[in-house]
Amino acid sequence: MHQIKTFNAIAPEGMERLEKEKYAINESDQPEGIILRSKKLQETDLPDSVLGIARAGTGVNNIPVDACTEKGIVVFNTPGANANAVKELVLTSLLMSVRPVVQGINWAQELTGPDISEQAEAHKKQFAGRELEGKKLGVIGLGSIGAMVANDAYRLGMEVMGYDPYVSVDTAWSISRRVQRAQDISEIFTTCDFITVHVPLQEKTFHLIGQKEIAMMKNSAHLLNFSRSEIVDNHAVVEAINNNELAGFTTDFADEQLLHHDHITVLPHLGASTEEAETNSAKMAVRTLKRFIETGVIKRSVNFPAVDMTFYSPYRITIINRNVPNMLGQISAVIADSGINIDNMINRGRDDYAYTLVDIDESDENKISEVADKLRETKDIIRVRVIKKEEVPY
Ligand SMILES: NC(=O)c1ccc[n+]([C@@H]2O[C@H](COP(=O)([O-])OP(=O)(O)OC[C@H]3O[C@@H](n4cnc5c(N)ncnc54)[C@H](O)[C@@H]3O)[C@@H](O)[C@H]2O)c1
Ligand SMILES: O=C(O)CC[C@@H](O)C(=O)O
Repeated sequence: MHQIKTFNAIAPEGMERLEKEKYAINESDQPEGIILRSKKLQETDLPDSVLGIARAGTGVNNIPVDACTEKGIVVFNTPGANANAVKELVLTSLLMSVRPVVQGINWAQELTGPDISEQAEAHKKQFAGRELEGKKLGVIGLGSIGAMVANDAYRLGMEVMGYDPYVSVDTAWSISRRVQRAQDISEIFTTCDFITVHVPLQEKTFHLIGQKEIAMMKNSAHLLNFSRSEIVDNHAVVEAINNNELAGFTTDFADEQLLHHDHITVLPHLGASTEEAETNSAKMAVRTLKRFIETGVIKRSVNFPAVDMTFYSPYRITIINRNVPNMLGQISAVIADSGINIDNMINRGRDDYAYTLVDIDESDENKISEVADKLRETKDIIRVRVIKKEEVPY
């Protein structure tokens, strides 16, 4: 029985893919797999039993990824699974930043008397807004979300400029050629009417938008943050808005200093909170973790290379090791010295670590267990796992 621990509510459409005969959910403190959303995982949540962690979502800043890598724990995410949900909320927020719709709705609810319709017509002027068409949107980070926002904002009639020095080839192909590319991030700050940020939280993106960047923006600009709170310096935003140096701010991340301010809209991390996004993310997270547990195949990991090989042999050995010379030679030698024949083998490195799958033509479990122990004793090998091929291939 494979033990899985979940943190946060994971959509049932995903969890039900873990067959009851094979998977026990939240029944052990020694799980092989963890599935979570925004729970901030501590190193103490990671007993030695944990092989893989699947984040049903994109950002992995709530997971101690470096510590996981050191321990040989593979961390997965679900790129793109919730991108459409975030895009729709960003577009909603853009529209709400120019049209005081919520204020109008709330005002209308308070109307009383026999002439409600006349009162509405007489006072609606106070809720007049502006249009997005023809205004310029800057999109920082052209990944799954940023690319969709850029394309759809262009379709709404906006002029769009994007900035992403690391844009992937796949995403670059999906972006309309009408989206202008900024060579320098300052082009976005100095020329755009609306600026939306869609980058991961990392050391180098902490306060990517701070006092200096806000000072470059038009006084009439509106800033949106649906990435992570720490990417924008909220204190600098409040100061700028109070000094009429920035017109407005919409954020998906609650922070006390942002509350009760006429020009600041705070949402309670709703970007990915649609039925569709939660289902897509849960299904993708479960599929990825299940495949890894049952076959050792790695897809969509943020800390280990993608490694795939069809599982034909009776047993598979998976090895996580430091990416140093002659590891493959040592692994092959340990297996050959035990008199085990290798059917198939694949190895991929990523930065300081590498991952190897070795399919063996052997069914003697004692012999396999001995060779796995010898591999574990080998310098620079971090983790060794033996997987028996299931009757029905994955
Ligand atoms: N509000 C929510 O509910 C919600 C939901 C999903 C994702 N997110 C956040 O949004 C982020 C982006 O999500 P995504 O699915 O588009 O991820 P993604 O990985 O597809 O795209 C991120 C993009 O940012 C770019 N990038 C990285 N550093 C950059 C920098 N310094 N300047 C410009 N571009 C940079 C990368 O090249 C990549 O193209 C996530 O990391 C997560 O933190 C929030
Ligand atoms: O699980 C959520 O609701 C948010 C997920 C989102 O922040 C992400 O990074 O994908």
